[in-house]
Amino acid sequence: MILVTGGAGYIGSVTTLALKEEGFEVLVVDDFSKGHRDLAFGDRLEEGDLRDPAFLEGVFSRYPVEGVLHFAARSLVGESMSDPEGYYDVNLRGTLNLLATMRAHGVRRFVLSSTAAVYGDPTEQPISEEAPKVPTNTYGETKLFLEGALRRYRDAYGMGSVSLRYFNAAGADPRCRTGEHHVPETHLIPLIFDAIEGRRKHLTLFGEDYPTPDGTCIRDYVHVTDLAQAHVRALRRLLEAPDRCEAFNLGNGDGHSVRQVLQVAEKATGRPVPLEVGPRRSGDPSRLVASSRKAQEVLGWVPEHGDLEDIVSTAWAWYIKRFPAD
Ligand SMILES: NC(=O)c1ccc[n+]([C@@H]2O[C@H](COP(=O)([O-])OP(=O)(O)OC[C@H]3O[C@@H](n4cnc5c(N)ncnc54)[C@H](O)[C@@H]3O)[C@@H](O)[C@H]2O)c1
Ligand SMILES: O=c1ccn([C@@H]2O[C@H](COP(=O)(O)OP(=O)(O)O[C@H]3O[C@H](CO)[C@H](O)[C@H](O)[C@H]3O)[C@@H](O)[C@H]2O)c(=O)[nH]1
Repeated sequence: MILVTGGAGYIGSVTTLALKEEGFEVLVVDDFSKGHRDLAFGDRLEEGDLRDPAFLEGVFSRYPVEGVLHFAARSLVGESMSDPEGYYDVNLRGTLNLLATMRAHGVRRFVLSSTAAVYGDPTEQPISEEAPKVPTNTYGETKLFLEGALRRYRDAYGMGSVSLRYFNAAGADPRCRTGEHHVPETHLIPLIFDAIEGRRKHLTLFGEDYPTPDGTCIRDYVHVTDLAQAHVRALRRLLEAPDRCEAFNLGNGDGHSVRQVLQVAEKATGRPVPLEVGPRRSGDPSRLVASSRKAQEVLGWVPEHGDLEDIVSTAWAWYIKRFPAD
């Protein structure tokens, strides 16, 4: 049985479906602080908080867990600067509890949701795994700490792990069973849809004076279904050889500017996006594009939904299903 923490959230719910399609039995653990009950697709569900060691002990005593995919975290960059303690509490204390319970029960396979935020504002593009890691916010620092902790856990206790550094997760399950539903929403593509649907007055474009061809920030949008497939591959690799400790970037290797995303969204929806150009959002690097060569070579991972139109149109289909017009 595979334990998926945060399995009622965005990327965790898509990955749960992928694992089940591959024949794995899935146990979802979620405290529903951010997740949604109707998006928890595991064969079994345990509601609880990773910060509670007694809860975790009960879960690992009751289920034959072979490996853990760990999505549960707090992950809002701005909030991580105003409430660092909350981020240390969930991302560090919660994860260390989880690792301690795994150790106590001899579970030695762990996949961490890491992030491009571990690189901070990198000078090299596309970004390889070897690029300097200088996070510029508490959120990125917590994930970088956990990656380092996993190296120590491998050396000291034989815990095997894969850290997957996602760039901009986007899109939805092509069958529309799940997708992005963050509260509050801070990500570009669902915010564009909110503006199109009149749920907010306009989309604020955060700065058009960046050193990029059209002046807006460039990101590497990667389809959530492709991320889910990378998790299945990482898990299989650990099932074959549990003593590894590795990290992989996950992106398409293509950068798209905010203006380009807006254009694709207008085409996919057939609707104009009410827009206001605002100042830069503090802490936004001008360009984040992944080199995922290592994931391709080692995991055999090739994104199948890399096309931005595919990403945006699956996100739109999910959005209109999840949030029908009033
Ligand atoms: N969304 C992105 O673009 C992105 C990019 C890079 C990395 N990540 C990482 O991927 C992971 C998943 O992101 P997401 O966008 O699906 O987030 P999400 O908020 O949709 O899902 C997180 C889930 O974890 C649960 N959770 C949070 N704290 C918990 C706790 N203490 N105990 C039990 N459950 C708890 C929430 O209820 C939620 O269901 C996170 O670790 C995030 O840092 C996301
Ligand atoms: O209302 C908005 C929202 C976003 N943007 C722009 O759109 C781009 C994408 O922004 P997102 O907030 O969707 O994504 P980020 O690149 O800021 O964040 C991603 O990378 C972060 C780390 O760098 C975290 O991992 C986060 O979860 C992940 O989605 C950025 O250039 C941002 O400035 C706008 O112009 N207006």
